[in-house]
Amino acid sequence: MIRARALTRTFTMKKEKVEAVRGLDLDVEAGQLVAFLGPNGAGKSTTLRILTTLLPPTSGTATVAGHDVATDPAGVRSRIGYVGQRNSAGEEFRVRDELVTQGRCYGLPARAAAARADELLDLLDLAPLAGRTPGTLSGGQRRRLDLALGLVHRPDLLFLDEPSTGLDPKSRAEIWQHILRLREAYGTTLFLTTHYLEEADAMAERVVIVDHGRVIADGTPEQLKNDLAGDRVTLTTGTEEDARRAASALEGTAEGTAEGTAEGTTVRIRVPNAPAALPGLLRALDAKLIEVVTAETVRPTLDDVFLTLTGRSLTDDDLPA
Ligand SMILES: Nc1ncnc2c1ncn2[C@@H]1O[C@H](COP(=O)(O)OP(=O)(O)OP(=O)(O)O)[C@@H](O)[C@H]1O
Repeated sequence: MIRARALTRTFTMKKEKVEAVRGLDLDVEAGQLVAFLGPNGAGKSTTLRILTTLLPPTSGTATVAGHDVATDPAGVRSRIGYVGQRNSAGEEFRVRDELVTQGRCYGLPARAAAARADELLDLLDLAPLAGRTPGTLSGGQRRRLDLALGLVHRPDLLFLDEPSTGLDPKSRAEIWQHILRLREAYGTTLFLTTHYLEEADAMAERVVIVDHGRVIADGTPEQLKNDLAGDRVTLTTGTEEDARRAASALEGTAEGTAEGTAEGTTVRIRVPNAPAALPGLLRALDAKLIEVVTAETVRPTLDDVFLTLTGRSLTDDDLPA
């Protein structure tokens, strides 16, 4: 559904070159739900803008829904939907009329446009709001209207730029329910950016992480966490001396790794499978007469994955408002 090769986009600002996207390769199969993650300035929006034909690449190629973004942008646009960060609805028309007008813009006959509007109002739980104007809707309701507007022409692929940003937790959960529901109803391929790592972890079946304009990790959230971050065991000991001894005793052992660190009376160790490793770790420390007071196993997050790959935290960046 998406195939990009060596995609590059350079901006020149006051004679200074910014390489926003540098040789990005990407393949997305039909029906996938892909979260595109990365810190501020990593090149996510630029990539999205190239794939949705809003911006030409400096070099490289991309085919989206079978059409080349450079030579057949109209073909791409006929097969995709794009829900950006800004509201797409105007203020004058009522919700249902907005949807019907959008359908007419895509060339649907009047009756088909009305039927499609009603179908989307039902799917996105907007039917009770059909007679309201967009300005009177809440943030979450408005975001659902944006989704509906992006779906009017039955796109095979929907691009969503930060679909849940700026919403309260309840509306964020609701918008995700609707995203999953529309996927179930239409089998739409979904490619979205988000700053909420827990959402990507829980909802996306595939996560693509970009940094400095390149893909640095690509896989299911579980694969990335298992392969690139590993579990963590956190132990506390009775004394700081014991913590230091524990960290060095576990370093390089079968259960622990060289990353064992002691801070105060806390010892942190990375291991591939923490619940299975814990009994062995405790036995090893017991044999050295090191008293462990508490023991906790922690599954890694996608932020741990990014930290392992880059030494930086994705959450160091300010979340957008
Ligand atoms: N029109 C432009 N002119 C000049 N530089 C640009 C332009 N658009 C983007 N950039 C630069 O390209 C780089 C990548 O920007 P981009 O918006 O793609 O990142 P992003 O990953 O979407 O970031 P964010 O998470 O903050 O939205 C940044 O350094 C940005 O300043």
